[in-house]
Parts: sequence; structure tokens; C-alpha cells
Amino acid sequence: MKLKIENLSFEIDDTKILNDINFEIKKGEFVGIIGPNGCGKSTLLKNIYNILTPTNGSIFIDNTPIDGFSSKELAKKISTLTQHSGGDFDFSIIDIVLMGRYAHSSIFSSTSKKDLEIAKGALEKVGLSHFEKRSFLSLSGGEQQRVMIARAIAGENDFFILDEPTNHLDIRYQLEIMDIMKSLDITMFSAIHDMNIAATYCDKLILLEEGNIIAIGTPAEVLSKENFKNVFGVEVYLSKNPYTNKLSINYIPKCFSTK
Ligand SMILES: Nc1ncnc2c1ncn2[C@@H]1O[C@H](COP(=O)(O)OP(=O)(O)OP(=O)(O)O)[C@@H](O)[C@H]1O
Repeated sequence: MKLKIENLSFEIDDTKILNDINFEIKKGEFVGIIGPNGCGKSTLLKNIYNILTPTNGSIFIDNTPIDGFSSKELAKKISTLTQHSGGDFDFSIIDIVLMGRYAHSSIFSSTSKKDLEIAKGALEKVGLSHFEKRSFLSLSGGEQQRVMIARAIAGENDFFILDEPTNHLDIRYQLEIMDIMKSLDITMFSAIHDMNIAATYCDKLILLEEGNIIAIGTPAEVLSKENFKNVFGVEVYLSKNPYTNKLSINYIPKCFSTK
């Protein structure tokens, strides 16, 4: 599945949140959207999965405008992970993961054996099989995040839109979840705060600042010293991880800076 965004702008109460956004994601690409807090990353993702409607511009999935899809049709194409997507209602873990099967079932049908198998398999992938019957609200933040990732996996779609998938996760699960994503043969568009995760796992990065695309390209092109300085006001030391051959970012806090 491929995604194309053309001249997208989004305003709230006459305030521009996103300004003339243009980019394309090809089938199989892992694309990260990065940028400072409040720059518009989540707003862009919400426009793509149709929670918000662009003020101007168009979004195409496989050359079809996104507003041509019903919410169920869209859920059959895109698996999503939003921030705080677990909600406040308490469900068992397996029920939450089964919600990922929503697009594949009718409201009149009960859970099929196949749905249950897929949901259990997704829970196993994120290492939470033993939590099947536990209540969602009783889990830690990181465990809840893994359940929500299992729900996205249970959708069995080939396009994932994720808002900070490694949020709340300890380093083992940050790497494991991203490794799982890599193993799934999917296209991914994800907001990411951790620059080393972005550099390690993404083919392409989009750097957003105050609703504008400042840079778009490979991690090595986008995660330059200049962009860290200009957009985040942070000094970095860049090197190459000899094991992954990927860019490695080391931050130089002001209290350690000799310049
Ligand atoms: N309903 C709203 N009313 C007014 N402003 C809003 C609304 N929703 C979002 N914004 C503003 O839009 C801007 C972009 O928000 P968004 O959540 O997209 O940022 P973000 O890049 O995802 O931030 P973060 O990294 O902190 O998650 C912010 O300044 C936010 O305050």
C-alpha cells in the first residue's frame, strides 16, 4: 500500500497547525516523523487516519482519496496505534486485542475461532500471552502499550500508522517491538521521539517544525548536526554504530559542552 499527501494544511480556530505538507510513502518503506513537542506530528497522523479533516489538500491511499473510504474500509487497510488509545474503560487484554479484528467481522457475528487465534498470536508476539485474562487498567504503562501494539498487529494490515510506539517501553521492549515491526512485511509511518530508534529502523525521516517540513530524506541526511542545533537547540556528536552500520546520535548537554 502506498500513501501520498498533497498540499495538506490543517487549521484550528484560524491557527495553522500544518502547512502545505507534501510527501509520499512507498510500499514497504519505514518512515518516521520527528520534530519538537507540539510541531504537529500527532495532528498529521490523525489527518491520515481520518479522525481530523484537512483544511486544504488531499490524502491518497493507493491513488484513492482517503475520504472515499468508510471507517471500516480504512480499518481494513491501516492498523493504528494512537497515544492514549486504550481508553478509560476496563476490558480484558484479549478483548482489547480482539478489537483489532473489528474491520474483519460484522457486528452481528460473535468472535470466530480464527479471530481468537490471531489475537492470541499477536499477544504472543509482544510477550503477553500470560496476561490474556488480566484487566487492561491493571497493567503498567509499558504493558498497556504492548497490548495496544498487539491490537494493531491483530488487524493483519500491511500499513501501520503509529504514534510513538515505543513510548513507556523499557529498552528491551523498544527494540523488540521495532524488530517485530521489521519482521511483519509492512509499510510503516510513525511518530518517533527517540532519534536512535528513528535512525536505526527508518528508511526515511520527515522533520517537522511548527507545522512545516524542514527536511525529508534518509536518517543520515535529516539527522544532521545543523538540524539538531537549529530545530531542537541541541548539540550532538554523530557516529556510526559498527554493528548496525546505522547513524548513532550522542547528545552533548550544555553542562558538558566545552564550546
Ligand atoms: N484541539 C486543539 N485546539 C487547539 N490547539 C490544538 C488542538 N489540538 C492540537 N493543538 C495544537 O497543535 C499543535 C500540534 O499538536 P500535536 O499534538 O500534533 O503535536 P506533536 O508534534 O504530536 O507533539 P508531541 O511531540 O508533544 O506529542 C500543538 O501546539 C497543540 O497545542
